[in-house]
Amino acid sequence: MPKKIAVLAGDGIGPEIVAEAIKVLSFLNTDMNLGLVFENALIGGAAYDAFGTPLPQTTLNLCKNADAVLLGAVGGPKWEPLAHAVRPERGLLGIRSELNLFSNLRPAILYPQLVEASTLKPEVVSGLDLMIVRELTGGIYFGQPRGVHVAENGEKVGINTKIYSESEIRRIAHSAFKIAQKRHKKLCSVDKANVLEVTELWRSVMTEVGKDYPDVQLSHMYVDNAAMQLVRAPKQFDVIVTSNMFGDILSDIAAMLTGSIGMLPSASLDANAKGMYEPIHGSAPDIAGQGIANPLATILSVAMMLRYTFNQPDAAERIERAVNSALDSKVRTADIYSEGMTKVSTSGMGDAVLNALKG
Ligand SMILES: NC(=O)C1=CN([C@@H]2O[C@H](COP(=O)(O)OP(=O)(O)OC[C@H]3O[C@@H](n4cnc5c(N)ncnc54)[C@H](O)[C@@H]3O)[C@@H](O)[C@H]2O)C=CC1
Ligand SMILES: CC(C)CC(=O)C(=O)O
Ligand SMILES: [Mg+2]
Repeated sequence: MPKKIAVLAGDGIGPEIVAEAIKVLSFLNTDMNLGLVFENALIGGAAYDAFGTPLPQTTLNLCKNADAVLLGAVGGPKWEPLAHAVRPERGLLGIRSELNLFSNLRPAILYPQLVEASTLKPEVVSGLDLMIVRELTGGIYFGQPRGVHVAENGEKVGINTKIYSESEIRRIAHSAFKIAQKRHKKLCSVDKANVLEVTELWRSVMTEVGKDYPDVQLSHMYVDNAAMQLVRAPKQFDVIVTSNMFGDILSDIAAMLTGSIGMLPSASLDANAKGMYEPIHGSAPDIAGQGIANPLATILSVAMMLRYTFNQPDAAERIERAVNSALDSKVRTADIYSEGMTKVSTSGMGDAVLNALKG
């Protein structure tokens, strides 16, 4: 029985980086007889332009019937004037929610070859390997009420609502504790419980769930301190679990520890490890169409897909080793370039990974 992958390239650099990931995955598919089939669909601004909606029903149906989804990125200045309800980003939030992908894993690993590419000192970042577990289908990106309305005094008022139920917190807590158990058994829950009641609840549920995992050392940290600590001494963390928006922001910070946001993959999983896989970055309109984007985050997202959804750890490791070999061969896209390296295009980096796989 073939396994179907829905491929949603999206906007901006999305099609450029997804093409490289598919190039790598197609080779492995044949080489290892993985039985994968691919089907493309539109999402985001590209879908809005074609159908007037960022998440067409056909795309949603394809994703619901697929075994996994590979996504590039959505959004761009062209669609910024649109009403929020039809903005490309709403298509992405919609698919995450419709597929119940509540557990977003964002590993931040510094490849030793890229120590020079990080803006932080080598002694601060060398050996970095942390996992951010971000709650993905609740919190302020989804809470009601939301919007901008005119108050009685005629002034405009903007509102978004951060809301979490106990069950939403409990299920992401279990995901995070289970991941911590397989790593160094250290979990830091990040909140703003000193100010926000919703995260006071978050903290108390995390503590309660922690009793089921006595082998995991649970700590709590306020998000402002966590942002600072990630830059000051990131290796103190093993696994971080946090809410939707805090995880969004903290993972961009963590990305820079690894040299570039173009290095961080992600897996967004439902309760059965069915998932969507995407780089953590956006559509990078400032470099779109130039063939210079780093495809490694997307290629590494495919490795996560093989590991988490298709239970093919050998295939996943082959990709990860090939990325390592490509970096050993000193090829670099512009974002991770440093002196003495060979600058390559998006497809040049994809080719380097492919050649390493073949070799
Ligand atoms: N998952 C998604 O689809 C996301 C979509 N967005 C959307 O993307 C658009 C641009 O957002 P920004 O805030 O500029 O964030 P961004 O992540 O697209 O770009 C931030 C900076 O990182 C660089 N960058 C990102 N990915 C790169 C890669 N693979 N290789 C080299 N450099 C890379 C960009 O050139 C830019 O300078 C917006 O419309 C935003 O809403 C933003 C984040 C995530
Ligand atoms: C639409 C945004 C929430 C996407 C984003 O920034 C992310 O998931 O990292
Ligand atoms: Mg983000």
